[in-house]
Amino acid sequence: MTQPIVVVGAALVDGGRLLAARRSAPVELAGRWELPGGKVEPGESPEQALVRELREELGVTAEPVERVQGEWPLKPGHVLRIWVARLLDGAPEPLEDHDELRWLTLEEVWDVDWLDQDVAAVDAVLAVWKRR
Ligand SMILES: Nc1nc2c([nH]c(=O)n2[C@H]2C[C@H](O)[C@@H](COP(=O)(O)OP(=O)(O)OP(=O)(O)O)O2)c(=O)[nH]1
Repeated sequence: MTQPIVVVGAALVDGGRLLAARRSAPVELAGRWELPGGKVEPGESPEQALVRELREELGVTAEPVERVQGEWPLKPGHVLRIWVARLLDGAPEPLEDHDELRWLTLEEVWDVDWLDQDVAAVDAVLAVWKRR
């Protein structure tokens, strides 16, 4: 069986808030919210992919802190893995793939329309976030 393509997502937490990003494309995902990130490229570790994606998509320097245990199915052949990440430098801007960003407090986490496949993943992020 072929290995699934791993998509890494960042639970970027800063000042007690979690960053959510609204997708601008493709059309079937546009307008829905996700954790910023993207596909791991050949020869890259998931952590390296996460750092690269956050630089490309948001223009920030960040570091992975802790993996959120679990793996969530996306479209066929793709799975989502998540790391809690910490902002080291810069202020996130929606440079690529997104048209809006929101920093959500714990109470606000469900105020945005997460992608269906992200709901269980965000639940797992919340469990880690509350414990940290
Ligand atoms: N980054 C990210 N992608 C997600 C999430 N949930 C979800 O279904 N996806 C999907 C959307 C895309 O089909 C795929 C990730 O691809 P992408 O387009 O963000 O990644 P990429 O920048 O590496 O892609 P590419 O344009 O280079 O092909 O996973 C999520 O929480 N974060």
